[in-house]
Amino acid sequence: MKQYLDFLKTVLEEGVLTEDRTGTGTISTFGQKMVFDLKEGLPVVTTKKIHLHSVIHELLWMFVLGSNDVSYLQENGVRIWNEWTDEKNTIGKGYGYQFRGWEGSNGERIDQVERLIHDLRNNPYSRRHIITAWNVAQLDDMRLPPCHMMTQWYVRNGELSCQLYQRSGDLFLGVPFNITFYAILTHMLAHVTGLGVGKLHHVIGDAHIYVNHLEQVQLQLTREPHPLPKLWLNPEVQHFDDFTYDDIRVLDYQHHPPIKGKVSV
Ligand SMILES: Nc1nc(=O)c2c([nH]1)NC[C@@H]1CN(c3ccc(C(=O)N[C@@H](CCC(=O)O)C(=O)O)cc3)CN21
Ligand SMILES: O=c1ccn([C@H]2C[C@H](O)[C@@H](COP(=O)(O)O)O2)c(=O)[nH]1
Repeated sequence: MKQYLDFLKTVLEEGVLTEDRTGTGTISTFGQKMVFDLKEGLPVVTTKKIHLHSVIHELLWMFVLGSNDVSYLQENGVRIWNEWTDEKNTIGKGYGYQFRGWEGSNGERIDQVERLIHDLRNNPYSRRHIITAWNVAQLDDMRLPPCHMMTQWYVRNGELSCQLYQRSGDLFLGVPFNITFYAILTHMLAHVTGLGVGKLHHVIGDAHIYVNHLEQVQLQLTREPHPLPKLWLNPEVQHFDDFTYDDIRVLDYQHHPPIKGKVSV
């Protein structure tokens, strides 16, 4: 994951120290991009241990179940959304709610994923393959406005590529999750549409390292990255909505020891 380590180095070298909403303080750059060729392996950070169990459950929760109810994550031992729940234990009308049930003007619910799969199959070269969680009219109904807020999908030579726009990226905690999440999602969509995988393009608007993560980031930069793991998807799964945790496995994940860091709320 040289791309990720180079990204960290650029933020350390060029980043500007700024106050931020959480009160912690960050150094940040704007508009940097990483590109991962998904044929070279599954992009997972190897210079610390990534909790893949959490990544896969978060992905199933947002994109397959289309849920905003944090109980699903908690029942599966995933704690990463605990600080952003409302009185109903949901994240409000964020992410899954928009991806799978955007409210239409006549009260109907629009399933963006179903539409995307239909369009990838029937009109693969369309320039309108977009999924977005940035529902301007409902931002106030979300506990946190979506960070990974838009993707565009592109088919060429029988391969599916994804470009992700992330408006805000916590480089030490959130971004490693986001990279692997969208890489696996690209594989899942390619799987059910009979395509191979191309590249993941990851653009980050405000890309920041919280000042209380600087030591952790420096430690990672002293570590030599390991080869990338591979992804196995159950070949029997034919429909996107049938994917379950057991159908998604990351094989041969070699990593350095975990590194802890506090999340800024
Ligand atoms: N400041 C901040 N950074 C984020 O990355 C972030 C937010 N806020 N708010 C909403 C979600 C929640 N996300 C999170 C929250 C916590 C971890 C975290 O603590 N990760 C640890 C433990 C992982 C685990 O136990 O599963 C890690 O070592 O990666 C990661 C992503 C990503 N998002
Ligand atoms: O998937 C995610 C979700 C959140 N983040 C980070 C980015 C920021 O550090 C915070 C959100 O704060 P804002 O003030 O709303 O930008 O969460 C992430 O990296 N990945």
